[in-house]
Amino acid sequence: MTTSRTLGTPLSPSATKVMLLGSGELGKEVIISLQRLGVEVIAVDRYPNAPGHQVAHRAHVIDMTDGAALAALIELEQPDLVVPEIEAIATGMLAELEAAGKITCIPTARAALLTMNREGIRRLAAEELGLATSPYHFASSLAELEQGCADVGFPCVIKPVMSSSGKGQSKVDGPSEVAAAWAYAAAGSRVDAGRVIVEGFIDFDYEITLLTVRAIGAGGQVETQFCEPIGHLQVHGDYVESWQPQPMHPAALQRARDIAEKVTGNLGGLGVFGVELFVKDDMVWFSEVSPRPHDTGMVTMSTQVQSEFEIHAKAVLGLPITVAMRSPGASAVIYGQHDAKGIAFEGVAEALSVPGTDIRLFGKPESFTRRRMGVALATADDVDTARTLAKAAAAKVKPVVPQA
Ligand SMILES: Nc1ncnc2c1ncn2[C@@H]1O[C@H](COP(=O)(O)OP(=O)(O)OP(=O)(O)O)[C@@H](O)[C@H]1O
Ligand SMILES: NCC(=O)N[C@@H]1O[C@H](COP(=O)([O-])[O-])[C@@H](O)[C@H]1O
Ligand SMILES: [Mg+2]
Repeated sequence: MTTSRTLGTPLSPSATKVMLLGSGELGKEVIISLQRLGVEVIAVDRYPNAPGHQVAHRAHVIDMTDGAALAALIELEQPDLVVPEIEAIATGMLAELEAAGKITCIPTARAALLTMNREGIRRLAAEELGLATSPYHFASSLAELEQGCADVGFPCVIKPVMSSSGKGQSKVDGPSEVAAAWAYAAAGSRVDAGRVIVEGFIDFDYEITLLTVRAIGAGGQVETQFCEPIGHLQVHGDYVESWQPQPMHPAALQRARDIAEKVTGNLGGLGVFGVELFVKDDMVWFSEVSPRPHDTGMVTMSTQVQSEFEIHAKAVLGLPITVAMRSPGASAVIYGQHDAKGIAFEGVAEALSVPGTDIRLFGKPESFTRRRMGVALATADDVDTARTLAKAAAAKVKPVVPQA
């Protein structure tokens, strides 16, 4: 039914049913967009009351890395589309179910499988598609890692093969730091695969996410469209600020689009992809790709006519989309700042008094010091002003622990 344009009535036999695997802040917004089209949404995550659970028709809590549990839930719910929202899922089971004709996975089960593990997507990009990437090695022991670091040279970046948002990632400046990075990667992996990647450090001028959309066009065929590039700033491998559009040398922009088209064309299917690229002058390196909306793309909630979430929802249903911009803008992350359940947010009115801003609070039941709990958005005539406004608004929101 991927390309069907017929939508049903939720909670009735005609319902168009979509299951989100992962229901964090990104899934929550996709769900809201699906809800607006009268789609019946089933939200799944590893813990209760995840952001997307709170806006779906039904919520389930399972270990999504458990293939049998995942298959049983899919059998129970019979979704028309299965939409992975995080990396840590039993993607091998999704591939089996897709091969058996039992599910349609977004964009494809192969895309989810390859991008779940850095080894899959990196070998595809560098070794099969011939794209420029940082030099890299994979290692399954400290000794292999030490050899890999020596090969790619220092500084280098060490990451678990299965992780996201910078978890378990460290920059290493010399051989004496490698053992600590190995231990940190083992502790920070979302799924401990006991394997890491070491990448040579790319001294880029700036980095972008190129949101790339595969959607059915007017002629009934899949067409690839590119949103304006999103610039972003990362701290400890996690995004803290993003803005759109990022000005680019025309040759670099063309290279970026060529890379994005090659990768997303190979992965196939329908929907939004976040293609992460490093840029220096007119050189462009492929870093990785999310076959789903991207955290840095939250800025599109203020900058684009349709956010990346609305685009994803429409594209996967086989509907036409637009990548048009409305205004330059920026986003700034609001971290939890406390390790506590049920925190509260002061300063929301002050934040919203900053001109041109808006905020999203995700409603995560538990806060951690560096857990992303919300985001401030801003629009302005230029990106620099928008960044200043978004940061000012984010800084006014004060997470607090309510007294019992
Ligand atoms: N080889 C590299 N050279 C320079 N900087 C790097 C390199 N690898 C990663 N980084 C920096 O760390 C950030 C996070 O890396 P990466 O995207 O691989 O991690 P991640 O855990 O998958 O994060 P996310 O899930 O947010 O995409 C990059 O956006 C970049 O700023
Ligand atoms: N870079 C990937 C990314 O931003 N993923 C987003 O973060 C959520 C997990 O947040 P949590 O770790 O706070 O539960 C995921 O569910 C997704 O929405
Ligand atoms: Mg990344």
